Amino acid sequence: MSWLITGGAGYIGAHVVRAMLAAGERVAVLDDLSTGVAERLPAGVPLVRGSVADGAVAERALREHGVTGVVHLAAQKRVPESVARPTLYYRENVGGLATLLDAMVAAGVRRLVFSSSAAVYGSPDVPLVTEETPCRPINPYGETKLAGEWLVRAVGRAHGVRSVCLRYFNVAGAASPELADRGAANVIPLFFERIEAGLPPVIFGDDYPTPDGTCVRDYIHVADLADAHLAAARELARADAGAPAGDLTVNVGTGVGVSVRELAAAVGAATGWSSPPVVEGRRPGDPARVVASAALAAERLGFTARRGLGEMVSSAWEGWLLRSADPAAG
Ligand SMILES: O=c1ccn([C@@H]2O[C@H](COP(=O)(O)OP(=O)(O)O[C@H]3O[C@H](CO)[C@@H](O)[C@H](O)[C@H]3O)[C@@H](O)[C@H]2O)c(=O)[nH]1
Repeated sequence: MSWLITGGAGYIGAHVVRAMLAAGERVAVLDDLSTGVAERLPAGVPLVRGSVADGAVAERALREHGVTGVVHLAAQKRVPESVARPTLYYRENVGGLATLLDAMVAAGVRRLVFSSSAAVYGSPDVPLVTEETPCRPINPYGETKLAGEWLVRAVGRAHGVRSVCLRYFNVAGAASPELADRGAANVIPLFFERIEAGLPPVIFGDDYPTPDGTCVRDYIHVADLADAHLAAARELARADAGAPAGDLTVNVGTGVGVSVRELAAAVGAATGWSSPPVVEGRRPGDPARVVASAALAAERLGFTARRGLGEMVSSAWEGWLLRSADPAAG
């Protein structure tokens, strides 16, 4: 098998590249380097600099590297930006995917791992989100990921492209400091930013119907998430060898809920910050609880996350310190 990783120079993509190489897969990367960083790629990994929205570039990359499967991560991923610029998100996340799928069909590539998101569920009012939980996205970002899943399945039916859609929950951490997320605006980097400025982390709301009143999420280490892509790629390879073909959509989380207060304590332990967080009002649009059922991923992909919250937070902190020491890199 030879895999093209779109967005392979990004935060998650670079971890997927490493996981696949470590497992002996051949990989090439297609990345326009708009947010990706070429230095994240290990030596020897071919990089095609271009966009998935450029069909000719995508098709050439598939043919030149003898690609037999695609892991598609290249996308826009900022929720607030998607609210402000919906056409950008639909064009890049849905239009770009359509162009890539056309290129795959033209080049005879019929295996796809698609990067989806728990954002497809919106505000699920259930203790554990299963893949049967209704999808009601509450922002354009989540809509484009759900539309992407539909498109992937429709092309699967029309052209025999087999797929696994991975719905990521809250991704955090780094396998090594230089692979840490540089542009994130998620809770962990926001906590680090405050601590670095000598200020306590801010908790958005402690009056939710949860055990300690703060929002509960399912944080998964990015290295575990990368292993889930490898498991999905292997599943597609198996399906091709005669096993039942799966158009499979699975949650990728840990199944463990962590409250913002618990997260703040873990950040305190990793950073040495000891004064208590401050509580402000709720942030609009935040669901009280979003925690994955990890059962289907275990059953169908043999995937279970192994790394804990402490490892996620301490590895993210090491990446943060590296960036702080070298602001030019950030
Ligand atoms: O300074 C902060 C920042 C965040 N939070 C809270 O921390 C939790 C997590 O927030 P955040 O890291 O922004 O993640 P989510 O809002 O859960 O969204 C993430 O997870 C979604 C999928 O599950 C993705 O779609 C989004 O892109 C991704 O940002 C939420 O309850 C926030 O209210 C705080 O209390 N203080």
